[in-house]
Amino acid sequence: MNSLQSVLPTAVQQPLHAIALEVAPSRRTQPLPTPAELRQRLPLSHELARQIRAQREAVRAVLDGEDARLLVVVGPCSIHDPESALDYARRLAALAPEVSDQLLLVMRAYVEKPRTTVGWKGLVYDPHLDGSGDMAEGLALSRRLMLEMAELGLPVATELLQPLVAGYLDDLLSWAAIGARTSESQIHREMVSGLDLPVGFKNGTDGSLGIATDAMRSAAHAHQHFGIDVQGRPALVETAGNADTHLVLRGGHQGPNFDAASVQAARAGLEKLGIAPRILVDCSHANSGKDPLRQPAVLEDVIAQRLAGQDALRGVMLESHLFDGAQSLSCDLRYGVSITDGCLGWAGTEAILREAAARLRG
Ligand SMILES: O=C[C@H](O)[C@H](O)COP(=O)(O)O
Ligand SMILES: C=C(OP(=O)(O)O)C(=O)O
Repeated sequence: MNSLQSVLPTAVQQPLHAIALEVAPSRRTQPLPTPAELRQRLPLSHELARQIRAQREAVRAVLDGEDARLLVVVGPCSIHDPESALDYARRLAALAPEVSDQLLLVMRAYVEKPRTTVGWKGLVYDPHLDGSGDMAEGLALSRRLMLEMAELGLPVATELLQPLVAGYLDDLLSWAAIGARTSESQIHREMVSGLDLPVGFKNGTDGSLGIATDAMRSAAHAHQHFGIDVQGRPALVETAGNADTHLVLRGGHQGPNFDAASVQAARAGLEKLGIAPRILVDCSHANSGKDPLRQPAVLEDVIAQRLAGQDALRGVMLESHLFDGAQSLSCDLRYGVSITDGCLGWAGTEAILREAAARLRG
């Protein structure tokens, strides 16, 4: 049996010359577990499901302004080593109660990475970091890790990049992002319209807010789209629309957009479109000029704007790992250092979060 026959349902397992199936010579397929199989193997308990429902409500309340705290999505640019990610999560879980009167901390658990051209695409795609592309293991490892983070009491956030992957993980999430490279994609907007969790759309890499506001309007609508069901079968998916989307300012090719004038302009743009002004500032990426050590200054500015009355600012995102900086992917990796974008180390992160909470209290 050849590789194509092995993935076909029995009904179409006829000799290949008898059916009109064209297989591109540049494409091979291998079966993966279905979302239902993985969810059964790594189930979400009733208790954790209840916790995640409550955490989604808590995130919604902050985004809606019913809860005056600041949402903080914080964690590694990407997770490449489950051990250091859990080490980080334990530290974050220990800090959370200390600042919870002012900050709602959410663990950034990014397991898929959008690349400008090519590069390592994340734990889901290549968990062994060697190009072997063991995606079955990547899905299982990512789900296990998110379950463990949830068990620590942390709300979990990720970027949803490949819509097929969402079905394996979305029950574990309290917040998700659609990245700068995919906010304009109809397929991602359709996916978000069927997610029962708050989702931030980032502005484009060129700095344009229009694609994110269009995305919010599209995702708020009901859609019918192509997808798969939990059994992995092709399916017509009908979605109800997601009212819990918001704008994430991440800067663009022209520079940052976290300053007071840019935030006010973004707010006015949302209001003009009749969209509730809910804004998150990504302190990293083009807002920090990709220098992770500039994130504290961005956070400080956002806190100052909040204190000056800019109440459209509902949250921030920080790229942070155990240690400052980044390293290239090699066989001799330093523990707790990002292998994608540079991160602020834990010591600095903990200090600025405590300081932000103190300033907001004051
Ligand atoms: O956050 C991560 C990166 O900015 C994003 O994945 C793009 O990375 P790249 O430009 O290095 O491919
Ligand atoms: C890729 C990311 O961000 P952006 O889409 O803003 O580049 C990210 O947050 O990891």
